[in-house]
Amino acid sequence: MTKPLQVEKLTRYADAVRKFASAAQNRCFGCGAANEHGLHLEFYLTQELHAVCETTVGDFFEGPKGFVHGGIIATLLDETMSKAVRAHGLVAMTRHMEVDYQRPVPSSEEIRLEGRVTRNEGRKHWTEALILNGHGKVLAHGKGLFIEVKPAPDPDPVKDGPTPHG
Ligand SMILES: CCCCCCCCCCCCCC(=O)SCCNC(=O)CCNC(=O)[C@H](O)C(C)(C)COP(=O)(O)OP(=O)(O)OC[C@H]1O[C@@H](n2cnc3c(N)ncnc32)[C@H](O)[C@@H]1OP(=O)(O)O
Repeated sequence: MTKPLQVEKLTRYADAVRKFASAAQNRCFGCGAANEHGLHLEFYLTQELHAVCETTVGDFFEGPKGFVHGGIIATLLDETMSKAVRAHGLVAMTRHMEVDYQRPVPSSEEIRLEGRVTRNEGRKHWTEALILNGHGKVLAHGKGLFIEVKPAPDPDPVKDGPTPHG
């Protein structure tokens, strides 16, 4: 099991993290500002090239009352792993992913997303992501396999945007 990153509140690490760029017309359900129905996730990149996001998911996306729908939880993990891959200047799509739903994820409360690349082999990039509550407890854990696809964008995820869809 992956341990949470030893990074505290992003605001306390302003010098150590960089924000992913995102174009105004980005309609990605996870990170696009132009998608009025989306999650509007804003990701940061740590010095270790881990993707981190602090967010609150509204009750619009609930499954059980008070808790985030399982499909949205998978989306959060997928998006986080995708950003971790992008942090390495790679453009890749999810080929396989799995989710451990360890505890319910509360809606309308701040949660933290953390993702990292764990292994690379040619076009194949294995990833992990966590969802943590405000006390640092792991609520969900995802693993993914991402496959590089073309066309590749400019390789700087901060300056030139997180993905071609952005
Ligand atoms: C349309 C273009 C859009 C571009 C923009 C993208 C922006 C990104 C946006 C991100 C948004 C957020 C993220 C999203 O939500 S992305 C949206 C969700 N994902 C998709 O829609 C992807 C759909 N799938 C595909 O398009 C293709 O399958 C891709 C392109 C991914 C790969 O098809 P391709 O035909 O090229 O490759 P392959 O199938 O031969 O497999 C490749 C290798 O992988 C190995 N393998 C397979 N499964 C497993 C497994 N379970 N365990 C271990 N290994 C496994 C396999 O043996 C092979 O190995 P090798 O023989 O090479 O050694």
